[in-house]
Amino acid sequence: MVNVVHTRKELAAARDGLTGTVGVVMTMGALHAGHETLLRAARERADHVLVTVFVNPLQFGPNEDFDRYPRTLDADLEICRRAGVDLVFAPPVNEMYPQGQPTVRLNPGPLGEDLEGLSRPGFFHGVLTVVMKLLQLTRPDLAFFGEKDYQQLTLVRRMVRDLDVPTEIVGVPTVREPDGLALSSRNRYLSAEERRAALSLSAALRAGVAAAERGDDAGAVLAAAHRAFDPGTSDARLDYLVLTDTDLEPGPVAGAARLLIAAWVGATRLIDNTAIHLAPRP
Ligand SMILES: Nc1ncnc2c1ncn2[C@@H]1O[C@H](COP(=O)(O)OP(=O)(O)OP(=O)(O)O)[C@@H](O)[C@H]1O
Ligand SMILES: CC(C)(CO)[C@@H](O)C(=O)[O-]
Ligand code: BAL
Repeated sequence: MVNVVHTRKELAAARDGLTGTVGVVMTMGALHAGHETLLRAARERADHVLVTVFVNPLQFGPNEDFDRYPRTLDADLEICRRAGVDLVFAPPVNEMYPQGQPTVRLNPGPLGEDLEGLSRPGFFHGVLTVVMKLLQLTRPDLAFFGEKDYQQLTLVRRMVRDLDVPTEIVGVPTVREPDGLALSSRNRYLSAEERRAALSLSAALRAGVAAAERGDDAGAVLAAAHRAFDPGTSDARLDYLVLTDTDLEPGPVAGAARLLIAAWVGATRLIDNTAIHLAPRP
């Protein structure tokens, strides 16, 4: 069985016993093959792999799915054991926030208010605060984050850079189902019909990539993605579909870019994104 600890005291003792480099994979549990890819990447790069499993109340809005978010610790531990994880930290809420919800939170800056932050006010304050706390508690050499949550990855990179955190942030490409759907713990909420509608997100991204490969400009790439998302049959409702530069900065987009989408499928909100390479203008 993998070594699992629930308190910061137990974590400190177990962490002190790890010699060599440590790679951390932070999760909210309900592990799937996307998480397993992060575990493998950590296994390859670090001497020890430490996984955190914590559904962080700070990043959920009052009408979001904190209460019904899937909690499957036994199955998660089995996945960790198979992946050769050395240590799992799965704290209860009062261990992470013994004083209750913290009044001091990290400010993600303007990007934190855009895209995901527009639909989920306070989301990135909650994410960056818990990521920083987990970095302090686990003291990793490397930390692995999925590109599926591209804005989160971008903001974590900025935080580590801006606040001089001595951890290398490693981005891991998105793992998809054979039909294109990005793996996500929230896919478990989808009915069979919603699962079909959810394919609209990756279909939009694929159409954008295909348009860019044909040499279309940014406007035409975005238009192609919109058409593919909404062929008149989908039950998915678009939140945003944007083409930005790879740092998610506003302004004209050229060369390497990122196409990002968020949509509601029934009561479930899903996100996805892809790299886009815009041909140089003639
Ligand atoms: N399909 C995927 N491919 C690569 N990384 C992923 C994938 N899904 C999640 N991750 C990464 O795993 C880490 C933990 O994510 P989390 O536990 O929130 O899972 P999730 O599937 O993204 O859940 P949710 O449905 O809440 O978005 C994050 O760094 C996230 O980007
Ligand atoms: C990084 C994270 C574990 C912080 O709660 C969460 O946002 C996630 O699972 O992507
Ligand atoms: N996967 C990012 C965490 C969240 O949606 O709450």
